[in-house]
Amino acid sequence: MSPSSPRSPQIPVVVLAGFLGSGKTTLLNHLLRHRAGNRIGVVVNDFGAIEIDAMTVSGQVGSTVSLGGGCLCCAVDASELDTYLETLTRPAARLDVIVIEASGLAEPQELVRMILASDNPHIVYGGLVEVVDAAEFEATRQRHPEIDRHLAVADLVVLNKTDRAGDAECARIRQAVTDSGSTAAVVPATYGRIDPELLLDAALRPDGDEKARQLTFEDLYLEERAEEDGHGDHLHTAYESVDFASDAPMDPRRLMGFLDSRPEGLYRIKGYVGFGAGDPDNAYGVHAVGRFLRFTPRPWTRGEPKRTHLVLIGSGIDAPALRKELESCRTTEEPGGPGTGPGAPGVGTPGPETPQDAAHERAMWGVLRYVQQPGDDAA
Ligand SMILES: Nc1nc2c(ncn2[C@@H]2O[C@H](COP(=O)(O)OP(=O)(O)OP(=O)(O)O)[C@@H](O)[C@H]2O)c(=O)[nH]1
Repeated sequence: MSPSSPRSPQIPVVVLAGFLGSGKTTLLNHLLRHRAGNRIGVVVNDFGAIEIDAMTVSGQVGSTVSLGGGCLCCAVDASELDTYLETLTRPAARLDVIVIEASGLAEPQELVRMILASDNPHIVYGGLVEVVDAAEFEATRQRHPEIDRHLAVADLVVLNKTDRAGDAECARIRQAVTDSGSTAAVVPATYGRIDPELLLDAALRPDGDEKARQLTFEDLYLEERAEEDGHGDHLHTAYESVDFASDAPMDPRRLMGFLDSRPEGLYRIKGYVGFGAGDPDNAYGVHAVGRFLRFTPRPWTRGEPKRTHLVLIGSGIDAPALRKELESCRTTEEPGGPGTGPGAPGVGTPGPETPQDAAHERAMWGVLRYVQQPGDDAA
């Protein structure tokens, strides 16, 4: 909403969807950083018991809520969502828009349906934004042709990660969007850096000429009837997740061995890693999408437990075996143990001072190869 627009009595609720790792959280964080005075409420729907996305979304205090522990589209009833929407729509929150970040495995139509069916008088459905990973699109579409259906119902398609895809690839995706019957605007982006107005405009699109692009409850009802096996073809039915948490630091070499040999079906890994003496000062955000891997270090905050939290999502994966492998990547080192003194290796810290520090630093080399370069993910 532009600051001059009259305040709507109903708060638009935008659904932000997109396949695993397409860049939804990145886009959301961009939006929150460039909200130009708008107050944005966020509902994060994560897949897996550890609420990694809730940790990575830098929301405004008191206006971010998280629906952890599963896929919202399969919630038996929508009451949990309704409770959150009730909290976010109370007058004191003074929100201009609410964004629901769907889990990467959610069926966006289901979320839209829930919003349309909500009897909260303070909200209005604000549109569906579908984020697409330009680099992984073809591979994703082969595995999940239902992506076309998501594109078909989107109001805005964000063609993200254009830095990793060529012009020809991007043109093919645009064609796929058109072929899906979608008339949605397609906006290319890197790191989700779209003009926030685009999303807020989508939220505020009046129910007039554009009506044809908006899903109506009836459309959804008819579509549901048409789907013979209801929830059966949801993206995540074939997916499993593994939650891993450890207070003991991870051994950098062993963890890299694990990541380098991760099985094909393990499509997504996200979370934070503590490397103990390897880098006592920083938590390493980890993101793997397909074969792509990246670490993003950030300093531990004061009093924050130096825990490793990971969520692994894949299909055809052997969850107990993966957990066991991760367990064997832990060090026996005490948290806050050796190497925590000055001179311990880390990002942007001085070089090693003792042979032990040097050994820790060498152990981190494999990790540092995947550390994001400054500017890669700038706002
Ligand atoms: N190269 C490149 N990487 C990007 C871009 N946008 C996001 N990423 C990276 O892609 C990874 C996944 O991004 P997220 O924003 O966490 O994706 P997501 O859709 O929220 O992921 P899920 O929660 O698993 O569904 C992160 O490492 C991001 O830094 C981009 O435009 N280019």
